[in-house]
Amino acid sequence: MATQLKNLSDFSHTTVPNGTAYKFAIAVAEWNAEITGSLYNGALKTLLAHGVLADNILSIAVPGSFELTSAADILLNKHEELDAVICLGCVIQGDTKHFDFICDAVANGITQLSIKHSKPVIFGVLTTNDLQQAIDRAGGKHGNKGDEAAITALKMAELSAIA
Ligand SMILES: Nc1c(NC[C@H](O)[C@H](O)[C@H](O)CO)[nH]c(=O)[nH]c1=O
Ligand SMILES: CC(=O)[C@@H](O)COP(=O)(O)O
Repeated sequence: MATQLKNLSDFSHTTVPNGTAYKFAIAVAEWNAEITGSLYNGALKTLLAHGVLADNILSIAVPGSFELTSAADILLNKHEELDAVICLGCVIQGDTKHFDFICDAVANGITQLSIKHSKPVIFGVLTTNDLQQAIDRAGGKHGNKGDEAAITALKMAELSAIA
C-alpha cells in the first residue's frame, strides 16, 4: 500500500515554501467529525508552522464530503484573493455503493473546480474501507492527511505565484 511506504506527515521543511504571503480557505466535512477534526487540526498547524498568518486562513464546515465541491466553488467566487482551497473529509465504506458515488463526485468535482477557477483546490479527503484506516491517516501510524493537504496547498500556491 502506497501510504505504508510514505508517511503522510513526512516532509522536508526546506522544500516547503513560506506561506506568509498567501491566503487559504479550509472546507471541512462534518461527517466522521472525530476524523475530520484531526485532519483540520493537522492542516491548520502545518499552515501556521510555515508562516501563514491566522487572519489569512478562512475555515468553514460543510455537512458531508459531497458538499466540499460546492463549498469550494462558493469560496472561490466570493474570495478572489484566495491562493488555494483545502478540502478535508472522510468517506468510509458502508453497506451500499453510496461510498463510490461520493468519492467519485468529490474527486472529479474538485478537479474540475480547480481548472474552472485556475486555483489549487486540494483533495484532502480520506476514502477508507473502515474507521481504523481513517484513524491511521488522521494523526495515526500513517501520519495526518491534513498535514499533507496543507503542504500541497503551500507548494501549489508558490507554483501559481512563480509560473
Ligand atoms: N457516508 C458519508 C458521507 N455521506 C454524506 C454525503 O457526503 C452528503 O453530505 C449527503 O449525501 C448529502 O448530500 N459523507 C462523508 O463525508 N463521509 C461519509 O462516510
Ligand atoms: C459513504 C457513505 O455514504 C456510507 O457511509 C453510508 O453507509 P451505507 O452505504 O451503509 O448506507
